[in-house]
Amino acid sequence: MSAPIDQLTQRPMVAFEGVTKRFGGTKGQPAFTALAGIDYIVPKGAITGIIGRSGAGKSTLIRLVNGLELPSSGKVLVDGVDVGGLDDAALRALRREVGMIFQHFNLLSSRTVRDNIALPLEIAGVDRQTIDARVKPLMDLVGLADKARRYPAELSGGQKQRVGIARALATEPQLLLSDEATSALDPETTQSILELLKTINRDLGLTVLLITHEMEVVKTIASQVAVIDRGLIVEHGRTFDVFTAPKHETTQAQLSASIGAKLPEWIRSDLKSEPAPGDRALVRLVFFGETAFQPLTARLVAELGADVNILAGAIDEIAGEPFGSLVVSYPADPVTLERASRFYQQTGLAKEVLGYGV
Ligand SMILES: Nc1ncnc2c1ncn2[C@@H]1O[C@H](COP(=O)(O)OP(=O)(O)OP(=O)(O)O)[C@@H](O)[C@H]1O
Repeated sequence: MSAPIDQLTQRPMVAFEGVTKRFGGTKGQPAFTALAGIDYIVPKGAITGIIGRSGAGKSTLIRLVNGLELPSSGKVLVDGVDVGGLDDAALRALRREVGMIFQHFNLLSSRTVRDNIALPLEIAGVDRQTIDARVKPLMDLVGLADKARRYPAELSGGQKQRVGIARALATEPQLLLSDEATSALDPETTQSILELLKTINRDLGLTVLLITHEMEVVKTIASQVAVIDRGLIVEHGRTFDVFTAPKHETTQAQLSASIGAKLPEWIRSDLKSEPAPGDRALVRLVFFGETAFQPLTARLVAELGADVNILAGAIDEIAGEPFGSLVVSYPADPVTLERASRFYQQTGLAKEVLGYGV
């Protein structure tokens, strides 16, 4: 899939150009294709989320950005620089421009908070005075000014991740990579870390690229999203657009459980992908922008001339934009389905067929 026009007109922070990554293939073992041809642009200044199931290739993709992995073919450009073409010194310089935070924080247990944050600067050979001047505001930024002399074992998970974030920012990078950074945290702590990432993105103008299997994370902070499935990007765009009208079945499967109106499990588990005689269609309708202000549900009922049941509804928010979501059911006979399809076309109402059942 090639990048859409709107992405190409934005300044790219990272550009994946025909990137494949194969593992193995030695000693008679077949090679495993983890990335099967990625063309994707991560825009500068935005928070971009990459979502996908376990094993889809998320970690491999993000590790290509700071040269922890190299592509088997294709190119990864960071701010226009081809990562694959760098020598060791240039790679070290790139890694100062690209900070990274991890699910399990990766702090050094023998170093204090202050010294963990200072580490990348020590490695870069920065003098002690400059280090002190850099570390102090970072501890303030992440809310750990009073924990400078504490050790990681004395911190909560959220505080450890705050140290991880400050350490990643120490070299004043342009890009922050986040590898499941909130996956080990409880929901409340997750929210506070996401708030911090939002602040950093807004106030420092830092581009953030995060990978996660948590839809909530992307929904809360990412303005752009790409969905990866079996090594390919199968859908991408503005998070609001992708999440309110997911087109690919992987996106739909991942989202329907977590976004907008949720269906009770007993309904969900009985849904079929094709209607049988007497079945009803279960459809999620999404209201936003113009459609939010029109009495479309009443018109749908009138248009179908059939009984329409409302099964679930919710008001939700994606990357700060509100939308409403309603799950309805109606008979899945050909005449009603045809009328419904015409109605959706005429009104532009976003819908997702969840399945069929009784
Ligand atoms: N060094 C490696 N050698 C062989 N296979 C690998 C290697 N790294 C990753 N893979 C394989 O590539 C595929 C993609 O892995 P990757 O870690 O990128 O997925 P992921 O989407 O991040 O999954 P998860 O969410 O479970 O971390 C997996 O099938 C994995 O087993």
